[in-house]
Amino acid sequence: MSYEKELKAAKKAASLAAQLCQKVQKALLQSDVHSKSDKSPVTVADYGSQALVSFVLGKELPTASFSMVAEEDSADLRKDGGQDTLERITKLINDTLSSDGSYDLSPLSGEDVLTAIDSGKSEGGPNGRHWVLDPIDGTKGFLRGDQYAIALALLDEGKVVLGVLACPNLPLQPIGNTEKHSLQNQAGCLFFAEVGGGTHMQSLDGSLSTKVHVSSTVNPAEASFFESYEAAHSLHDLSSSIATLGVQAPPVRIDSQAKYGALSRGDGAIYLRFPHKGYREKIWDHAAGCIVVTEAGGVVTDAGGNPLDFSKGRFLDLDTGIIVTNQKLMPLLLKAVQDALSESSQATPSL
Ligand SMILES: Nc1ncnc2c1ncn2[C@@H]1O[C@H](COP(=O)(O)O)[C@@H](O)[C@H]1OP(=O)(O)O
Ligand SMILES: [Mg+2]
Ligand SMILES: [Mg+2]
Ligand SMILES: [Mg+2]
Repeated sequence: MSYEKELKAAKKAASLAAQLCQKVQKALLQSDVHSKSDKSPVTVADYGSQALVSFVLGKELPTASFSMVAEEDSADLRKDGGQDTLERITKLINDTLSSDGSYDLSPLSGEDVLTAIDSGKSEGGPNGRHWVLDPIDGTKGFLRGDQYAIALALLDEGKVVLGVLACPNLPLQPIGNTEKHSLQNQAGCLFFAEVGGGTHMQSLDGSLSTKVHVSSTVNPAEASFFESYEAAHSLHDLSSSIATLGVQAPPVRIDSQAKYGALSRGDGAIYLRFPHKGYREKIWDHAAGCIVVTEAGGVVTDAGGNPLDFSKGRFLDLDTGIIVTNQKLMPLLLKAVQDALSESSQATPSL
């Protein structure tokens, strides 16, 4: 089955959301940032991106059975004091839609925006089609002025069949340890993949796309690896223990699913993610990244070596941690990870 229409709509939605987010990142105001009940940050751009993606998918693919599993909801915006923030979000969306000019419509109201945000409340699951959206993945990176991604995927009968990753601050050239890239004047990257069709990358300003492949290195000594910028998101000590494999380069620490994008084009060969105990991974944090890497020839598993299962609802039900690499390095890496995990659980039984 081809998902051509859906892929075209997803690319348009993610690109417009990236325009909205870049506008906010360039002029971020303290009043744009709020704290959610789990203490994580959320900004007008997270909400604006989610509403815009939902709106564009609805316009491009009119269907009676639209379902989306997305990170944000409108509860805080509906509370007392949320009105100013909602007005700011509504203006951002209307400005983005009117400068794009694709749709002939009257401006959206605050109520339209709340409804669009809440169309992401689906529970997903193994049956039917569900869009999966992280409107800003890596909000902490976004706030620092660093990497973030708009991550949109489609599930069909529990499997990820397409994914789009808009990474507005990721240069088209490879990133590594040595150079510190200026984020100014970069168009950013759009990665997209359809099941069986490979992974492509183009500039977010719409250049021709090129097919990308993961690194083919079989030598761990040559393999550089990615991990979270935030130590609170992934155990840095544990990933450093893969040094037993012979990996020599220091880790490249960047925020968000931009790591999956960079890996899909071979910037590095390994991505390791070991959240602290008790953290439950959400499907929107991995669905788009996972197909972008696997269609580029890579492998994504949990620490038990099992593929990620996106059919279980809003959460991923997995065995401690996520490992991403190429097919040849995976057996070695999996063994090194399992050895490191069992050593650290002997040293600190609470891990
Ligand atoms: N305590 C946490 N542990 C692990 N991941 C987290 C935690 N809090 C938020 N996240 C999510 O981890 C992802 C970013 O991780 P990283 O940049 O380290 O790869 C984001 O999806 C972020 O959510 P969000 O989408 O709200 O930014
Ligand atoms: Mg968040
Ligand atoms: Mg996220
Ligand atoms: Mg997010």
